[in-house]
Amino acid sequence: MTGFSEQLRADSRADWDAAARHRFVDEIFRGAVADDVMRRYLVQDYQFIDRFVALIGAAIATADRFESRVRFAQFAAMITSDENTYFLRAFDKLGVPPEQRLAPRLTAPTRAFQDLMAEAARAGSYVGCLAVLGVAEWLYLDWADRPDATLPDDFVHAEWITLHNNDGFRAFVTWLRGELDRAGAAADEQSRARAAGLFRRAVACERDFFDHVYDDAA
Ligand SMILES: Cc1ncc(CN)c(N)n1
Repeated sequence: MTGFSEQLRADSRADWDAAARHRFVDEIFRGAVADDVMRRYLVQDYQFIDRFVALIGAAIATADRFESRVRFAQFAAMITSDENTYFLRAFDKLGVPPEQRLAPRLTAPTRAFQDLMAEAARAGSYVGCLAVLGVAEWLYLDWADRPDATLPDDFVHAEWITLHNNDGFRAFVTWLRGELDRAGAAADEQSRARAAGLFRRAVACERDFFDHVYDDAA
């Protein structure tokens, strides 16, 4: 029988594939994302990450067992250390000023994504938190996982790929999908339907997020 995670992805196939095969993905593997596009992407993504860590906190609070809380706490530690320092080094390299790092003007897709994560956190449902976290990490593994690809020279491009295709990340996404399958199977119909809605909206947000960094650039 197909698990909940696979069913949800199948329901969002068009947006999922558009995001996972986005122009940004093709360009980052070629080391060809223009600096102004990369700057716009990372500045907005840093604001995404802020709410994303808060959503991990909600998953820790709503999880139904200690081992799940431990796994999420370890993942939050990685984001707030290795991934955070990547952003800071990339901002230095790209010349991003302090106000753009801390309080940039949010674009509509960033705000929509933040609102979705806040909504999932507030609802206090573990399966709902998993739906949004699952999209964010599974979709990123999907685009980044090209074992035969040569990495670009610039660390700003290369590390954004390796943060999302290393063995630890792959194992975490496998676990996260299993967790979504498990919580989905245990949930009542109403919670499953709410989680499905969050998943669908999160996939659409991922697509819009990639699209919008090219809005002023094309
Ligand atoms: C928009 C977005 N989605 C997902 C990820 C992967 N953590 C991210 N950094 N940014």
